[in-house]
Amino acid sequence: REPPRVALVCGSGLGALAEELTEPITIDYRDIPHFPRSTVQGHAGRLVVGRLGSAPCAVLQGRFHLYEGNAPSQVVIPVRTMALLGVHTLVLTNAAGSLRPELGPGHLLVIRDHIDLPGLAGRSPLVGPNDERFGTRFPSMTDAYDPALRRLALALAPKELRARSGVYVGVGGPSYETPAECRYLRRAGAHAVG
Ligand SMILES: O=P(O)(O)O[C@@H]1C[C@H](O)[C@@H](CO)O1
Ligand SMILES: Nc1nc2[nH]cnc2c(=O)[nH]1
Repeated sequence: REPPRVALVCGSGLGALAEELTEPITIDYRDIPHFPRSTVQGHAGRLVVGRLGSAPCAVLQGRFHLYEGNAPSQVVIPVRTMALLGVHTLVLTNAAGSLRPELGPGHLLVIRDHIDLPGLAGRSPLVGPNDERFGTRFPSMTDAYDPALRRLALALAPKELRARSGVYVGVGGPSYETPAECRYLRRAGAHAVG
């Protein structure tokens, strides 16, 4: 069987994307060495490998969050597992909070850049000895999100999603943001928070 070259990580409520795969093989996260447990509702905690159209593809039904008590190094285990399998294209999806009135519920934000607040405060998964298999010690974060893939996403998104490009700010959670925090994050240039 051809190994997947494309992987999709499904956020809250988006796990049904895995049903689009043909010839699916499903593996519970519990059966994958070193994977943490999924504890969030709407995150099934399964890896489904199959084909999306003709492309061999992996769909991760659920991600791990810092607020579940995972260390940053545990949160990235699925992404690093995909890289070791030979995946070169990763699509991340999640449910996020809008910081802009023009971005209502049901809109799609294609992330062009991010502000990683835990990372800026020293809670980056890259802290510690560098594993060269996953990149260099000081990775450039210019175009962290591939410009060609972003253009494709914006061009192909169904009209009703009113897709636009924007900046995502990552926070620790699990509390949602206070109004003052939302004002602060909006002024920092973010369009959505999660
Ligand atoms: O990564 P997901 O889509 O789960 O993102 C957010 C964070 C929480 O899990 C949840 C909070 O509403 O959605
Ligand atoms: N932090 C955060 N995460 C979310 N996930 C879905 N909505 C939100 C939100 O408003 N804030």
